[in-house]
Amino acid sequence: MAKRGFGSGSGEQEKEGRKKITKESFRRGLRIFSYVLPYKYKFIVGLVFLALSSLTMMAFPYLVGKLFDSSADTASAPLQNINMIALGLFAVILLQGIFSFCRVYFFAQVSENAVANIRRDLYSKFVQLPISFYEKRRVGEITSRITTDVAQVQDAMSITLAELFRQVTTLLVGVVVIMWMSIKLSLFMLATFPVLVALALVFGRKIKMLSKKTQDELANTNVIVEETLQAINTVKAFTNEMFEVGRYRSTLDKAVKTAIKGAYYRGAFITFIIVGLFGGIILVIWYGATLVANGEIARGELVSFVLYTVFIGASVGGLGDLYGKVQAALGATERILEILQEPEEPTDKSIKALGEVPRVSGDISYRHVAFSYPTRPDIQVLRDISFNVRAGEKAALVGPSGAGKSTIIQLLMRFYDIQGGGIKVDGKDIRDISMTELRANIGVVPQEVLLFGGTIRENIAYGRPQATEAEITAAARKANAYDFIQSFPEGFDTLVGERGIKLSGGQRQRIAIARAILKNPAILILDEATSALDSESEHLVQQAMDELMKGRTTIVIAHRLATIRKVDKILVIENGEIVEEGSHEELSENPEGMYANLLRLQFELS
Ligand SMILES: Nc1ncnc2c1ncn2[C@@H]1O[C@H](COP(=O)(O)OP(=O)(O)OP(=O)(O)O)[C@@H](O)[C@H]1O
Repeated sequence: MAKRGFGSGSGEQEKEGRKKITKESFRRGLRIFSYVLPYKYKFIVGLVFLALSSLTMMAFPYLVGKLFDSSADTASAPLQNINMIALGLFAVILLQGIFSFCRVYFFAQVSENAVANIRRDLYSKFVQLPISFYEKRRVGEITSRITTDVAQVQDAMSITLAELFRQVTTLLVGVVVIMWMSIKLSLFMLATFPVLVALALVFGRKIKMLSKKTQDELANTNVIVEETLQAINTVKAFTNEMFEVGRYRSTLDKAVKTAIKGAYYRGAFITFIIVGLFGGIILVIWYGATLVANGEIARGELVSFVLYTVFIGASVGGLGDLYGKVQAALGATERILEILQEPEEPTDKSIKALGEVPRVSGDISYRHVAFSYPTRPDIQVLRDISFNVRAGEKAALVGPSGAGKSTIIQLLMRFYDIQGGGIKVDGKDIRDISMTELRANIGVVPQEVLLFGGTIRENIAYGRPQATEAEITAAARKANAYDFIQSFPEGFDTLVGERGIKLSGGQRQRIAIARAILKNPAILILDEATSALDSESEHLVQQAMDELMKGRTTIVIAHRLATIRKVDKILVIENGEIVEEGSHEELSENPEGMYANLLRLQFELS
């Protein structure tokens, strides 16, 4: 059902994307031009060419008028004049061509570089924003900042700006020139023609809106087709075939009505253009002709005048369109700047090799930790969590789904800040340790391993990008991954496919283990996969995990209790609290306890 809004919503979205042009929004929009500053000389050269190309174009009507006049002028060596003027016209066009090329070339250099810098800054911002930022927004919305919004800014910097400049120059220079030719005719023209063009513009908008509405309504009819065909069993089971046909017909009827209304306006628009605009030109020519007849202006001047009128009309029309584009660009700019101003996580910006980060010994202690997620502040996810894991010890978190196990781990990595209590590593509050140092000391093997789209080698080396080939191979061996990697024809160069889909679940996990081995962290987090692997793969993964855990403080989020019998300490979590704590033996001896209960449940299930 959610899909139904799809078609009709897009119009709204488009409106939202636009920003009313106020002094304030314009001033803020200009801030994006700080990205142009490093290329300001090229930008200025581009502007000069833009001015030159706009101005040379304005000579065109004038010369055409002169050409026309010289054809009638039989007295003074007419042919020579005609030829000269025609040559002049060619020169104007040639210059216009050259200037336009230079303008496009220089503006492209500026806009491409500036836009790449905006994209780079946005991306760098994205990866440094805290996780909580991503929880408030959808990924699609965020990526559209770096694609659609930036593209709009690029358009504004190159095309829109140039167009705006050209239209305004045409309008101003055009009006001055025609005024100079004949004030009378100019006033007559300005009182009629631009008004007609402006009317055409308003008319055009209305038609655009109607055609958008028709599209949206057609999209609505498609939603019905899609929905019912996907759930055809349900339609048939309820014998609702005719009901759906009726529903489809009524939405189709609506779409047809809107389309016909649109066609009606389109027809009227064409008539208006033919009668109104051309009528306007006829009026100007008529009035101009009477002035020629009275000897107030020359014939050639009338020709120039009519051409200038067409130029001015086109620029008035163009400006209307540009207004919309500037609005859209201001909206996009504002959204980009908003992201660029978001506060980042306080990580260390200098790229350091892992070896340079001080190593912790791995004592972990939670004291009365209380927490709720920033997106749901009213729900207390952790209430009063206190426990210790000494350096080198292994602890397991168990408990029902949603109890808060993953949350406890996320807090250790400072993905979120806690609201009460404190977490210490080596006796030091984690808020006082640099975030980069803290995270560099923690290795994670997640539940669902998502690999990047490159080769197996690149994916393992992600644990420590500076690792040598020999270190990568050794890590793969320790993670029980070497044999299966070698069994592929391309070995370590095998591409894993998008998100690692070309590998099995167990293989992906072993790659993740190799990655963690390479990182060689003091603290290890193992988030056990919920779905069991086949026993062969399970055995290989478990062996690799055991190897990885050696000598590291480890916290396992356990879903299958069989794998954690050997850990030093089991913490049973329920509703954000630790309800039991002890070794497997201790906890299983208490038949009333939650752990024993979970054990029985799993035993019955398996
Ligand atoms: N990012 C989040 N924003 C808001 N609430 C969340 C977020 N992540 C988890 N929660 C909520 O916090 C509670 C604890 O979730 P958590 O993922 O820590 O549970 P868990 O014990 O790890 O569960 P599972 O075993 O199913 O992975 C749940 O009620 C969950 O809905």
